[in-house]
Amino acid sequence: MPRIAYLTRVEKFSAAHRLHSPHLSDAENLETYSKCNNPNGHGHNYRVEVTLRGPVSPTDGMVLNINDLKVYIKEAIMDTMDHKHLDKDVPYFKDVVSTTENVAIYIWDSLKRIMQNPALLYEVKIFETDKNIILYRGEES
Ligand SMILES: Nc1nc2c(c(=O)[nH]1)N=C([C@H](O)[C@H](O)COP(=O)(O)OP(=O)(O)OP(=O)(O)O)CN2
Ligand SMILES: [Zn+2]
Repeated sequence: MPRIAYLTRVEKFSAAHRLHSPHLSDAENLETYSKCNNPNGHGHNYRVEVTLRGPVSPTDGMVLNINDLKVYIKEAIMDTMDHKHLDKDVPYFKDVVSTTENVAIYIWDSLKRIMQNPALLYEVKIFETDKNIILYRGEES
């Protein structure tokens, strides 16, 4: 019986954003997001941890070759978000507020689309700052 292992790859990207919901008035946006609603925006150095869960192949000894995971992360995260303004440069965030929760969901959905075996994806964890951390495992209520 193959053993189950968890494989995590860490990547960092820098991006600007502004918290502003199309579902709220300007006054409600300011009330809700305060300084993070500033029209000039602000930036973060995001740290992302992508974790896969799966059987360790008895043949090659891997859950997935990390070289393949690097390619997925480059395509899903780095090429689309690094050194970008999330709200202006990433079409997904035109109508979706760029909270870290939604950034995690965006990364999750992008990886699921790209990966050859999407069932391996277990968790996306984002450190927006050292103190603000979001974890998404694809769950729906
Ligand atoms: N649930 C969420 N709440 C908030 C988010 C978010 O993504 N999800 N984001 C923000 C702001 O964008 C911003 O990230 C907050 O930054 P800041 O308050 O400066 O960060 P810290 O908490 O690390 O800094 P302190 O100096 O300790 O306040 C707001 N809310
Ligand atoms: Zn922010």
